[in-house]
Amino acid sequence: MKEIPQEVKENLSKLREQIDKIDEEIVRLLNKRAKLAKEVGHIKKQYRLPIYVPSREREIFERLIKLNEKYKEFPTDYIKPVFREIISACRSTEENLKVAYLGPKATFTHQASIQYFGQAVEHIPVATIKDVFEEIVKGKVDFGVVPVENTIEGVVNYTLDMFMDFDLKITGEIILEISLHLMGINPNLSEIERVYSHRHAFAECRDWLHKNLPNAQLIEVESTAKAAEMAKDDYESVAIASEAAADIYGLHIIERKIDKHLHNFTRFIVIGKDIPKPTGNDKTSFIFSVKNEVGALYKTLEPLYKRGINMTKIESRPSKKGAWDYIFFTDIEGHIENKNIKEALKELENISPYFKILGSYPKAQ
Ligand SMILES: O=C(O)C(=O)C[C@]1(C(=O)O)C=C[C@@H](O)C=C1
Repeated sequence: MKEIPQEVKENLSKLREQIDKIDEEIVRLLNKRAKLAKEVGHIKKQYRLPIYVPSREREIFERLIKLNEKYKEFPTDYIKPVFREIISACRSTEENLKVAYLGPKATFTHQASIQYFGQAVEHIPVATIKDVFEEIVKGKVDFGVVPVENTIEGVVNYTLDMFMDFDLKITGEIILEISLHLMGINPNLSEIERVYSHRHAFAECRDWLHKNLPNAQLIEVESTAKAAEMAKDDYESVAIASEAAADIYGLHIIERKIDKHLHNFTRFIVIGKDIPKPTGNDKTSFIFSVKNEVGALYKTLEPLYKRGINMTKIESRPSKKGAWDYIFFTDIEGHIENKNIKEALKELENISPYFKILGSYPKAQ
């Protein structure tokens, strides 16, 4: 190592002393902030207002990201992650939120839940998508997180179907970039006999596996997290899973990003009981059916077109009420409290034999 001159050493300790002072100041301010949040919490409880207010949180993120642009020393990309945890911790002093997600631990849904609510809520893994809905209905949790579509694999039909049986609302959405890694305790690929993963992950990594592990047995399990768990003590096995799964199960990442698609994103939805307030950048989801006649779909959607409302998704699913009877799952830009959205959906509801609002929520950023 290079010899450090005395004056540089002194300068280094002076800089560290200043950092220490700033850290202490940050802790003092965090405590002041938590105290104020607690007071807000008391008022909200007194007037039965929701503890979690996504529109207020978004407003804070946007204001601070803009403010940070002025200084440019602290990387702007980290303002949101830092403040997400600060707000999450302050929120936890008001109430301990409980969120059920499609488990087990370390699935991409778990990651999505942490990215949305921060660490300071109770993230509870449940076994099925239906369980997520049921836990909310039973009042055991405040919110739920489930996957709804993937840019490569398409829609998670099961999640959409749940909305026909449960009267819950979509209160948020999360878009997560999916990177699949090869992990295990033995980095020597020539000794690997078995690969564990989820069906979708195998489909994504087929080319890489064919080239690099052509003789290994591919074993499908219910989630990538389960795959990591299976490989954790087995010298002849590897798993294809997320970085979070490698961390939790203590696996070494042997090869990064072995999925073939550069843009592999999954959209998750947050489910709850109430529709959050508008943020100015929202989406509304609803389902409807059409009459069995010429131009029915065209006519049903006309109220949106007339008002220049942008439809970002439409997906059909069998209604299960009769053969060839379909329900359309639709997303549009805007919030149900916006006048033109409210009017358009009222008109659409009058035309449709079946209509239901699934929610209005802040668009994923
Ligand atoms: O403003 C509020 O309603 C608060 O409770 C404070 C706070 C925050 O920490 O800034 C915490 C939780 C809410 O979701 C929004 C913001």
